[in-house]
Parts: sequence; structure tokens; C-alpha cells
Amino acid sequence: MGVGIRVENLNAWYGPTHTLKDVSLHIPANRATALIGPSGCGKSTFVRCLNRMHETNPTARAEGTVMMGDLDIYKDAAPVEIRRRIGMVFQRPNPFPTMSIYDNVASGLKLNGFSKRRVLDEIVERSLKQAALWEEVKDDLKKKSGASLSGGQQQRLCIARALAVDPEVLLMDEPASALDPVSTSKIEDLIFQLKSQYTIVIVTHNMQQAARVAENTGFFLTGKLVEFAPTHKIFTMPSDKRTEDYITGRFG
Ligand SMILES: Nc1ncnc2c1ncn2[C@@H]1O[C@H](COP(=O)(O)OP(=O)(O)OP(=O)(O)O)[C@@H](O)[C@H]1O
Repeated sequence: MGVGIRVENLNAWYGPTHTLKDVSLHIPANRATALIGPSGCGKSTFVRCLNRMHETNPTARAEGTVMMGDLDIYKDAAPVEIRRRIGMVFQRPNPFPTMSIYDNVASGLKLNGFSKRRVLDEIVERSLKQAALWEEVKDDLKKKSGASLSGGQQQRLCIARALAVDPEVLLMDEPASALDPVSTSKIEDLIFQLKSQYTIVIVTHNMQQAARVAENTGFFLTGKLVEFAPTHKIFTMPSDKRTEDYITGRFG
């Protein structure tokens, strides 16, 4: 099951540059939450702070509190464990290109010490089914490489890889922006299905996409969270003039 995330006074820096400024919000469990805002406003930095990816950049640091359920992710667990429980899918599909489809999905499990073939087979099949890719690849699992798939299939493979290690939260940073409309719609359908089991956070430049998939939406501007509200409210009755200007296309 998904778990909620509570963020309090999150600040992030790259070297001396203060990129995220006092962001607080509650991401509810088993819902999709969209993050929108103009380029460079800090959406990616924010999601990378949620699973401690931000700190993999040597110049970067973060301060503040991020609670996943009762777990303080900056105090109570190692980054590797956090990244298993909070999976991430990126803008460009990044399967391991030379590994087979099967090994792509099994890679995280093997790193976590799973080696029993039957268990691996079961989890690989379940994850590919969850990612709506099973039917397209089931006959080629070990014959075809990750790189041999189409862009949309590669992205679903990356989703299967993230799901295989049994996360509670899935972060998706513009997961469909490199894909054609048919693949995009498959990813959106998938988000709909997955949120019954996982908490989903999706960064998107596509406001229609946010409106289609997310119950709640946050609008970021210059490193600050300007407004966070139910998606229909953000798009029909935003409280802040800056949100209104953005969604009506007056800037960004
Ligand atoms: N690795 C980095 N080193 C230094 N500065 C960075 C780095 N990554 C991002 N930044 C800066 O941090 C700020 C926020 O960037 P971020 O990528 O979080 O924004 P974003 O809203 O996700 O943008 P986009 O929509 O274009 O992906 C920007 O000013 C960006 O230039």
C-alpha cells in the first residue's frame, strides 16, 4: 500500500544557490499528486529531495523534514533503503541497454539479495503486468534487450523495474514528455491503476495531464510552493494570482 509524505520547511541548495525555499506540503497516500510550474522553478529538485537523490550531487544539500508515514527519511533510514521504498522514473527512459528485459526488472531485486529463480520469475511477471507491458514482451523476456524496445515500452519497463522492489511511493519526473501521444496515454492509464496501490507524485509541464491524472496539484514558482490544492480548484479557482497567470498562459 502507498503511504503519505509530509514535508515541512524543506530547503535545498546547489552550492551556494538556494533552490527550494521553505516548502511544506502533505502528499496523501494512494493518490496522484501533480507538480507544475515553469522551467527551473524547482520541481525536479523537490522530488529528488523526497527520496534523497538530491544529495547524490556533491554540491547539493537539503534541510528540513520529510516524513514518509512515521519514518523521518533524513534521520531514520539509509538513503539506499529510502530509494527502494520511494522509487523514481525519469523523463528519458533509462533501462540498462544491454541487459535483457528480464534482467532489467530483476536488477534491483538481485541487488537486494533475491536469488531464487522462482521468486524472481514471479516478481518479474507481476511487475511487468502492473506496468502493462507483460503481454507485449512475455515471449522475449530473455531474448530482447532493454534498448530493443520502443520509447514508450522502455518507460513502462522502467516503471516495472521500479515496482519490482516493492516501493510505497513512485516519483515520476515528466514520465511522458519524451513519448508520443499513444504511449503518453498508456502511461496516464497506468498512473490511474497504480495509485490504488502506490502513492504517486508526478512532475509535468502538461497541465491537461495534471488535470487528468492527479487529485491534488502543487504550483511551484522560483523555488517556492505558491499553492497546493485539489486539482480542479487549481485549474478553475486558484487562490493565488500567480497560479492563475500560469495556468492561463500569461507566463512560463
Ligand atoms: N545539478 C545542478 N547543479 C546546479 N544547479 C542546478 C542543478 N540542477 C538544477 N539546478 C538549478 O536549480 C533550479 C531548479 O531546477 P529544477 O531542475 O529543480 O527545476 P524544474 O522546475 O524541475 O525545471 P524543468 O521543468 O526545466 O525540469 C534551476 O535554477 C536549475 O538551474
